[in-house]
Amino acid sequence: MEPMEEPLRGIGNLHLDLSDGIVAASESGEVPSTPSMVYTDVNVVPEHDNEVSVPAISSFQDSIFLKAEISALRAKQRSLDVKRREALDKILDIKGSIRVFCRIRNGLSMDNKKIMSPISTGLEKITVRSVGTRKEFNVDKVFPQDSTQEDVFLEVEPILRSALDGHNVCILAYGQTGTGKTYTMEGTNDRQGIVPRAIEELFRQVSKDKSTSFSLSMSMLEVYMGSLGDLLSQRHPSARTMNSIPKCSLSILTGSNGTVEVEGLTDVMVPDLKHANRWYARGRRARATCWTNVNEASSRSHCLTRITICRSGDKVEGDKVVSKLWLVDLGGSERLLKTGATGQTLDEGKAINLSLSALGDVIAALKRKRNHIPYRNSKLTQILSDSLGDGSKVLMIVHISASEDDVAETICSLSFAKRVRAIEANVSEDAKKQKEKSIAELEQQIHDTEEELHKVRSQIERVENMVQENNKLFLNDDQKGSPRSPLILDQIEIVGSPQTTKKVIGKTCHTSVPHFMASTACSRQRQSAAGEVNSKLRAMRFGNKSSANFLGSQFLSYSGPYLLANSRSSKSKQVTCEANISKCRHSLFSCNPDNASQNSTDLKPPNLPRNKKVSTSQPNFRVTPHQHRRRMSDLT
Ligand SMILES: Nc1ncnc2c1ncn2[C@@H]1O[C@H](COP(=O)(O)OP(=O)(O)OP(=O)(O)O)[C@@H](O)[C@H]1O
Repeated sequence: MEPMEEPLRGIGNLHLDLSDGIVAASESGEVPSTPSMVYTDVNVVPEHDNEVSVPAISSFQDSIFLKAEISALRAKQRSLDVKRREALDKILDIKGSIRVFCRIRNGLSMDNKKIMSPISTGLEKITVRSVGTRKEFNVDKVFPQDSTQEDVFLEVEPILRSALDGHNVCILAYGQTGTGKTYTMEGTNDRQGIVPRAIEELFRQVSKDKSTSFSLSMSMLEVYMGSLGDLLSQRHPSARTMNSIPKCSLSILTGSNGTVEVEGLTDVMVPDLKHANRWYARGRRARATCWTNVNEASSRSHCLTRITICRSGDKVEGDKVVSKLWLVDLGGSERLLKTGATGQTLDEGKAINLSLSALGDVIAALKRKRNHIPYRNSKLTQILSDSLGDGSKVLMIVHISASEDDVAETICSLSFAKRVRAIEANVSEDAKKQKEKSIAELEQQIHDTEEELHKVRSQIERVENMVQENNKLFLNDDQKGSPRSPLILDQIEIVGSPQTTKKVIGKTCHTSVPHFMASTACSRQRQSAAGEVNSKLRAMRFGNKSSANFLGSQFLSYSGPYLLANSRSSKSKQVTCEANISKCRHSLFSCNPDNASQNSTDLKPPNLPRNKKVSTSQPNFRVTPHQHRRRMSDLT
């Protein structure tokens, strides 16, 4: 017998079993309360219910399309990023992986008198006149006396991007005591140096790139008289006197693949710029300084700031990449006689000079591609060994004084620079021009790619906002505050290209229902009967948009894209579907304010056993979904 042809005597307490996506009703023999729940046949979805949910479906579809759009934009972003990285790598390769800049301290002597300078500069050339001789030195870039901190940082910036791209990077400030190494690296409060600017820039870049997740950590250490001190350790004496030199408690470990780690070195996670700045300020305070005749706040040690960048690519890129950015303020090279150093200060000066000489040997050996690189000659070179060699980018900023008094030290420092960049020194003019041309082209390519990247990022942001808006709309379309809409939307994951997704969407949202739900001749007859019943009951409905209708009938097709996109086996489909339905079953009662207000006498809280049979005066309503399906097949 057809269930819907019998006059409906009434549906009382509504009990649902959604375990198979079928909404049924029960009765207590009293007032009909939820007529929209009476569909015993999943094929019977009266027209008005479809109409009711059209805005919801549209919002839903929009969301899927928008997510597909985001997916495509992210793919584009990744390919642009790869293009940018490749161009940057090429530039750095052409320029050389070890580069030397020279910064000249402004023309003030220690007693602040203007002096005649023995130095004249070109863009990449420095000429030093001394006792009737004239010496020329080539570097990659000269920063004359009037250069600002910004000028210096602009040239340093590209190498930071290399660190974010996964290369180990080392930026070292070298030079005679008092020539401005600490000024260049740390700067002052109003003229920040490379380190604080680099930290800021890293966080800026990281926040721009939403398709990749970065985590940054920071360490600071000093190499003092051949010993290592942890500047971020709680135990480090921040106000140290000459007699309280910290004992070396750190040792250097080298892994089989050449990676270096300092055992026991404090490494703090820095989730944001504020944390990073706080830790950096703390490390700075701890750095050893004492008085010398030359510089009132002379650094008696090498200060190394390490930012470890952990880049985990998105689903496409896969593995994590860890890179290190070393920002090193080297101790001042000095002629010990001139500084008048004695005792402890003399020893400190000797230690600094020895390690600087070891650093020069290492870089020179790397430049000449020697088989043996003498990393082990000093603690400084041991620590930096995995960030100076193959695949790393090294930038040394040699600081010199413009003062006549310092000319001997200036020549020493520039000779060091010459040794470090020796191989690059004898390049023909033609080759130089060709290099410059290639660099200019690549820089233009990077510029264009970055502009495009910027556009893509803002497009992604816009579409993401639209998705959010759409989610809200979707919620409002159905029932404000219902938790199930976001539940359903969140399950949609665009796995393939937009084309693939459209296919999936087409299959599930527009045209098809699951095969077992396809209508038959009998079910179409029953549908018209159900339509009649429903129109009779419409008056008694407790809202225009029945969540039960939506959930019981349309939910299955809504879960379709998710199932199709993510589940390969029918078993997993079933599990997902059941899980969703059980959530919906809960939301159906607990979150439908209309239900609660209009049917408070009839509707009971949904403490239902999962397969509880529904009961109505209609024998046909007393079926579990399982029985119901069997009956359907009997009829067709
Ligand atoms: N380009 C510059 N413009 C203005 N002031 C500078 C500049 N370079 C250095 N100074 C100032 O000169 C003084 C010495 O500089 P700084 O301490 O940076 O030298 P240093 O090379 O680090 O010396 P040391 O090796 O002894 O630590 C500081 O007061 C610093 O502010």
